[in-house]
Amino acid sequence: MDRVADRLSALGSTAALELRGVTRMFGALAALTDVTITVRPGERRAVLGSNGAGKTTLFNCVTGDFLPTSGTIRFFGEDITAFPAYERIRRGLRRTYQISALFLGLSVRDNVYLACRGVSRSRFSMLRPRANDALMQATERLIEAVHLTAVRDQLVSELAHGQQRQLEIALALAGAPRFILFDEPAAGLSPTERRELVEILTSLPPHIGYIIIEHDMDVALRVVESVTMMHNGRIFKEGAPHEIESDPEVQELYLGGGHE
Ligand SMILES: Nc1ncnc2c1ncn2[C@@H]1O[C@H](COP(=O)(O)OP(=O)(O)OP(=O)(O)O)[C@@H](O)[C@H]1O
Repeated sequence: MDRVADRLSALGSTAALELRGVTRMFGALAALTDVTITVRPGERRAVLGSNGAGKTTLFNCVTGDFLPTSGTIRFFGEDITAFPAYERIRRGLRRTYQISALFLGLSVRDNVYLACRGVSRSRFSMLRPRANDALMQATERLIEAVHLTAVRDQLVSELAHGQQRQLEIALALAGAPRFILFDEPAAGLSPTERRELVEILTSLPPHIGYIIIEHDMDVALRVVESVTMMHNGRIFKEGAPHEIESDPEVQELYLGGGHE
C-alpha cells in the first residue's frame, strides 16, 4: 500500500480526472445525478454498481460521446466538458468498449501497428514501414505488454476471446495515453484469462491511471486502489477495496438482489 501511495504522490497533485456535479438526463430520466469524482494521476479506480446504475453513461460523458446536461469535467486541470471526443483522445484519454472494434481479417501486429500509426504524426505517410521504424518498435512493445507475442502473426479472427480482449487493451495503449476507461474487460473471460487480465492491468506503466467498470468484483478489486459504488445514477459509496468489500450496505445492495 505504501508503494501505491509513493507512486501517486510522485505523479503530482492536479487531478487526472475531475467530475463536478455531473448530471445527464435522457428526457425525464436522470441517468447521472450530481456525480462528483476526483481521480489522481496514476490512480486506478473501479466504478461498480448494478445494471442501470449509470456507469456507461459516466464513461460516455468523460469520452465526449454524450455531453452532460450540467456539471463540469476536467482532464489534468483543463475543462474538457464540451470538447469533442477527438480532442480528448489527443490529450491522452482512451477507452475500451464492451463490443470489440478490432480488424478481424488482419494480424495482431497489423492491428496494433495501425492503432500506433493512427495516433502518430506520420499517419498520412505513404512510406512502407521498416523493421526499425519507431512505430514498429512501439507495436512490438505493446504486443508484449498484453502477452500476445506468441500469436502476433495470427489473424485476429483466429484468436481466443480472451486474446481479443487483450488486444483491445494494446490498442488503448497506443500513442501516449495518460488515462484509460476500461469497459468490462473481464466479460466472457475464463478463469485463466481473468488471471492474465489482472496481471496485464497491474503491470501497466505507473503513470497511466484508469477507471474500470467491471461486474466481476474479484477482478475489479484486485486491480484498483479505490472504488466508487453507484446506484440509480448517484454515488452511493467510495472507499478502498477492502472497505467496500466489507461494507454492510454494499453487501446488502449486491447480495440482496440489487445486482444482476
Ligand atoms: N441513450 C440513452 N437513451 C435513453 N436512456 C438511456 C440511454 N443510455 C442510458 N440510458 C438509461 O440511463 C440509465 C443508466 O444507464 P447506463 O447504461 O449508464 O447504466 P450502467 O450502469 O452502465 O448499466 P449496465 O451495467 O447494464 O451497463 C438506465 O436507466 C438506462 O436505461
